[in-house]
Amino acid sequence: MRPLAVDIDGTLTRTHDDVGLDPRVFDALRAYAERAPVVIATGKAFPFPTALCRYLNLPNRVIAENGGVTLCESVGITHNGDPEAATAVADAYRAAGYDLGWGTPDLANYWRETEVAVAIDQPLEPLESLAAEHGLEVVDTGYAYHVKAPNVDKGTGLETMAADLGYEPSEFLAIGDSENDAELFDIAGESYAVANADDTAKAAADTVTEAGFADGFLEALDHASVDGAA
Ligand SMILES: O=C(O)COP(=O)(O)O
Ligand SMILES: [Mg+2]
Repeated sequence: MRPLAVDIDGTLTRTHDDVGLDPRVFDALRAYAERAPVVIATGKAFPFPTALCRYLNLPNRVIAENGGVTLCESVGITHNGDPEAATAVADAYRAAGYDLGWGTPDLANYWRETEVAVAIDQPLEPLESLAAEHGLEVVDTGYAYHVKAPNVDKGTGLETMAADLGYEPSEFLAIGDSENDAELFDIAGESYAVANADDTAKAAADTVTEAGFADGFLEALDHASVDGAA
């Protein structure tokens, strides 16, 4: 049975507009974790996946902020990326008359430590130019634009997590939906994009499921338990 690295938004959730978790994923993740390690790998800030682990009663094995923050047993918390540059981009974006787009309070960024998230209804082009000026890139997850360091991603996060858990990244099963999952798919041994995934994620994945969202996640688990390592 392969250890699992799983995305949250678009993968464990119900629909694009209903970002609540599908209740079936709770039992599925708990059952999986009894047989192999489960890593939550997300673009969300650190408290979101950590709380998910807490309420699933799973060990804290977390890749947050697209690899910007990881939490595992022996290494503890790591921070990767260029938070100063990300803050400078956010300041310059605001100074140019734009807004991060989350309203008040901005809970998308309140706990964010290494990158900045901008709502996807905000203008992308000025954000991309400012990010490039500061040596950063913008990743579109379908839920937010993430301004992040180009050399930090869920794949580098998985390297940290795998080493901690005593696995190779290539032993992992990865399931996700967006371009922020592409590097994770590249480094994992077996990867599934759910049917609602964007083109980048679909191209990077070994397999695209028939079903979307949580149905696709459950389909991937079924498929992997047949085809994956015993
Ligand atoms: O919320 C986002 O932008 C992305 O989150 P995800 O990586 O869990 O899909
Ligand atoms: Mg996602």
